[in-house]
Amino acid sequence: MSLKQLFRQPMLRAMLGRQHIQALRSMTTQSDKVLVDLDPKTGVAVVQMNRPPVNSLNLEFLSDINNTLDKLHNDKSCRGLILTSSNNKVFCAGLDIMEMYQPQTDRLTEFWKTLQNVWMNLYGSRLATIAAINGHSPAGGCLLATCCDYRIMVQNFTIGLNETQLGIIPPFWFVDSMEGVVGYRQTELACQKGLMMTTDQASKIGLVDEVVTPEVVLQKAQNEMVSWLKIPDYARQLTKSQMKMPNINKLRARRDEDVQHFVNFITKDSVQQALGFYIENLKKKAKK
Ligand SMILES: CCCCC/C=C\C/C=C\C=C\CC(=O)SCCNC(=O)CCNC(=O)[C@H](O)C(C)(C)COP(=O)(O)OP(=O)(O)OC[C@H]1O[C@@H](n2cnc3c(N)ncnc32)[C@H](O)[C@@H]1OP(=O)(O)O
Repeated sequence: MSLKQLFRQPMLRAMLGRQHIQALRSMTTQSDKVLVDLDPKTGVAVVQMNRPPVNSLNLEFLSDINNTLDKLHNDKSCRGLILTSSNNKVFCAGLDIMEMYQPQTDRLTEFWKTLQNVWMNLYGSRLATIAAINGHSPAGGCLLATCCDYRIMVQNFTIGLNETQLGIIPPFWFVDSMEGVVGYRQTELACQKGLMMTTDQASKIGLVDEVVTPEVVLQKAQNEMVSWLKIPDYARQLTKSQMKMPNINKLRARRDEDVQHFVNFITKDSVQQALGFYIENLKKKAKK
């Protein structure tokens, strides 16, 4: 859907109002892939991922997400962030597989470093963060969701760290993010088996906090945010940072090693072959 079409959507207009559409327009001049609407009254920013067709995370999109997070973090009026998608079937399809297939090493390195930055920025955000998961959320999509403080997901979609199904290994910080939400045993099951869970299954293990219908997902996220923002920022932020800093410091200490592992792993012939098959199947499935 084009931006013009998006702005014309009656539901979006009703939800945001004229003033917000204006704000959204001015910020989209910087990136039409990440749409931001910061409500000056509440301090809540709704951030919509908008990279058709499926919000897969390539280098440029990740940079845009990172820049958006930086801007919101530097804006003192901003206290909360709701992360969602402009596609009402796919929250985020995870990493753009094309970044990892037959890659140039320099770009692959930059890609991974940028993903690390997005993770640290969102996972450690000073803002109260809520993922309004309005579509499928595999792998890197699930990672973004687990970076947030709270998850509300629309029924009948799927979510999970499915890397092993692609013949790749979820990096330790993906696993740490998941473990922080659902605990060791459920993470072990989910990650080793590369489980893609339905919304209901994810809710049973605590991977999502609320299951809702598509029409109410954003309103539910706004309502939930109100309760988070009743807590004094400094108390909430310090509590959050106390819990999240050990994982962030773990990645900081091993950043270069992690990039090296990723590049070495992805460029292996066997992994390239597995990715090639996976892409072929995706394309076949998309054509059906
Ligand atoms: C020891 C050291 C170890 C170090 C670490 C090593 C390795 C770690 C490495 C990597 C970690 C990776 C994490 C990831 O995120 S990998 C990506 C995983 N994502 C997926 O598997 C999702 C695949 N997609 C889907 O399942 C469906 O597309 C989806 C359910 C999301 C949506 O379905 P829908 O029916 O709406 O859309 P489609 O018709 O399937 O797709 C449309 C279009 O988009 C293309 N596409 C889909 N997903 C991706 C993607 N992730 N990247 C790039 N392109 C994607 C799809 O091929 C179609 O394209 P086209 O045929 O229309 O051109």
